Amino acid sequence: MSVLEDIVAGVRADLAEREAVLPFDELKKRATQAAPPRDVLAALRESGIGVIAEVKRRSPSKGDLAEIPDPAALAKDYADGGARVISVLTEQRRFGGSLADLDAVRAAVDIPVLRKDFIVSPYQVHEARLHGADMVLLIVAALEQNALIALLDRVESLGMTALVEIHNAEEADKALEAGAKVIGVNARNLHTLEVDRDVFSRLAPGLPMDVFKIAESGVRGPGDLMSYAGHGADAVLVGEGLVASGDPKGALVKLVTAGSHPACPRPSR
Ligand SMILES: O=C(O)c1ccccc1NCC(=O)[C@H](O)[C@H](O)COP(=O)(O)O
Repeated sequence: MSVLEDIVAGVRADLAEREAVLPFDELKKRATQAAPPRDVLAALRESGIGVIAEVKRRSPSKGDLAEIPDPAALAKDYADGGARVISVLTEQRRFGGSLADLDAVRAAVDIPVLRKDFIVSPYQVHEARLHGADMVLLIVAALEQNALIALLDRVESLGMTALVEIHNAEEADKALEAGAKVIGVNARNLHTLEVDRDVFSRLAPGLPMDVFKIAESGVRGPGDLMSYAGHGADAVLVGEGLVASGDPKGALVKLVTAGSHPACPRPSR
């Protein structure tokens, strides 16, 4: 069993427990009462290379990264530091995240919030909406094509934006066939945990100009952001490079400054 398969097995078990407490029909009803989602693409399309800043306590690849006792305070620092979107890992077993983290971040900032989890069920999409998410991650490697299409349609039917994540050319084709408008190219192989920063440069040329391209993982500093931008990234998603830096806001400001610098390559549209 790969790392991703092990994570998804745990997600499904935890999901079943939550659904036993809050049935799907009641969840859907409650989610309709949430404040409407924000326009994520409008936020991401501001000038320069945007930074999506992640709340990430630990991970399968690196173990413990940061305690993050107050995710709201971190989110405020991220927003003040110029993040375009806050990514909140809500998977508990391997990342130490929770829906409570999502609630705290939602209450703390006005910028868009991404629910970063291993979404395999419509239930999780409505959960994201109920807890204030504006964007939801859909990992192609974790989904059969029909499920990807159905979940993408459901995310958009609720007014949210789907971040469809790929790691190879086959998954790029699946994302495009499903109608993805925002594609994240993850440098990290979720089965082996290997990080290859060249994956983005290999896959980006095959993605249409009108697809918003996000480079995910492996951003250690401004140099990596500039490199991703040079290969066509519209934005980057950063976790470890911020939370494990000792100064997440300071590390973010360096990235945001680099992304807005005139010398930073701009995607040609
Ligand atoms: O980060 C991991 O070890 C990991 C393992 C298995 C599945 C997903 C994983 N991470 C989720 C992400 O994709 C990253 O949190 C995100 O792209 C930020 O990456 P980084 O800046 O390298 O922390």
